[in-house]
Amino acid sequence: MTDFRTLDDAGPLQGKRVLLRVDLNVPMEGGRVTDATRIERVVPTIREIADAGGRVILLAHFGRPKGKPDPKDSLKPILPTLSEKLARPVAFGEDCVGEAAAKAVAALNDGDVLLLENTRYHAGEEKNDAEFARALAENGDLYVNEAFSAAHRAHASTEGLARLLPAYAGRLMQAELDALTKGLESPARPVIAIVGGAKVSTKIDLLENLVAKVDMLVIGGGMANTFLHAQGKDVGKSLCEKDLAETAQRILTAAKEKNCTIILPADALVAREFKANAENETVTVDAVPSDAMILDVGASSIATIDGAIDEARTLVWNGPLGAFELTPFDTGTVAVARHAAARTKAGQLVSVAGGGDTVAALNHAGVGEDFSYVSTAGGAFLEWLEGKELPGVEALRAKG
Ligand SMILES: Nc1ncnc2c1ncn2[C@@H]1O[C@H](COP(=O)(O)OP(=O)(O)OP(=O)(O)O)[C@@H](O)[C@H]1O
Ligand SMILES: O=C(O)[C@H](O)COP(=O)(O)O
Repeated sequence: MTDFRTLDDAGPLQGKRVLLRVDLNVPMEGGRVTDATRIERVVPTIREIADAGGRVILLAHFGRPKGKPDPKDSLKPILPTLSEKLARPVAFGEDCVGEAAAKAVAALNDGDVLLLENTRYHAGEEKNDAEFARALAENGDLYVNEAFSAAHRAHASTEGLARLLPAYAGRLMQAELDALTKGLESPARPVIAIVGGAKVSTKIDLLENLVAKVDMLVIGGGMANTFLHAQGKDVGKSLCEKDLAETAQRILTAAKEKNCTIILPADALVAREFKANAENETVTVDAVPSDAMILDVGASSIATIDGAIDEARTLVWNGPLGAFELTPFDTGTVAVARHAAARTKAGQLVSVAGGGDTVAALNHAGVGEDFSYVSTAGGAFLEWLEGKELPGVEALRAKG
């Protein structure tokens, strides 16, 4: 990544206020972090800056609070895990701009670490508003972007800021881009992609480009329901974006044109409640009861996906195949993850997976260490795979 300024180019950091954009959008349950991978992956950079005498000011988003404060999306509950993983105290600022932020920053000594509240509490963040970016910039002498997993968003803290301050790529940003380029620039074929998860509206469009890049595309999780609906199936009360049926049709047509085999679930585990151990049954996707929701792929679908993985030499995966946080709706994701891990360990497959919940799911399946590469990024990883320029990365080029 020679066209980037990195931390190596930042000069002495002693006494400098370093705005470090990280991705702390981690899986949480009951106010506790359930998978700390994204935190662990930025710890070395935070330590490096702090140990060099820099004052580390962490900027991050959490959830999608729609431009105003929402307590359920506060970053405060992440503080104990962040501090524990860093093995040093972390201060907290109740806002990322304005008086609260300025006060918290002014209280820092060299080597201290501060986390500012959710950048998405302000509408200017997602609009990449210049005034909001300037307000963020007021608290820093330089900017380091470590949030590869949010680099597909042209937001004030991921893009605008890089244009206002001397800007550098963090160690994780560098490592992610290097690893993905090395592993997937010219992948061994056939290539299979698995796309699941719940972020249907923000990810469905990118499938149109993806079908031109991969030989097989498994669509699972919440994403599959929109496609099943587009095929005229009743998905009952499942997570489904019915207004995206036309987009789904377009993707199915594009796949045919590009010779990409689409694999949709043929059967599903359905339940009437979204909770662990809810009463459930396996049905074919033609027979989903109208009062039930699809929460996982069924056994026959698992066998089909495993068979497709056996034919592939490269796997890319973002998005769990079911609501893996709730037993037994983790069955499909766990089975397929273990199968892919075994093929990888046997040297038959290069496997690259990414995404906040996807990484948590692999760890839950006990195979987080067995994939060829695990990225912190989900949507950003898929967009990188599509060949798109990522605004957060582009803004760093030749800056400094
Ligand atoms: N059938 C389903 N119904 C409802 N939720 C589902 C279903 N399948 C998967 N999910 C949910 O999808 C969520 C993960 O989706 P998401 O797209 O956020 O993946 P990710 O790996 O976190 O990617 P990113 O990093 O881009 O956010 C999980 O919380 C899981 O419970
Ligand atoms: O979890 C992610 O993929 C990133 O944090 C980006 O989140 P977003 O999809 O809400 O922009």
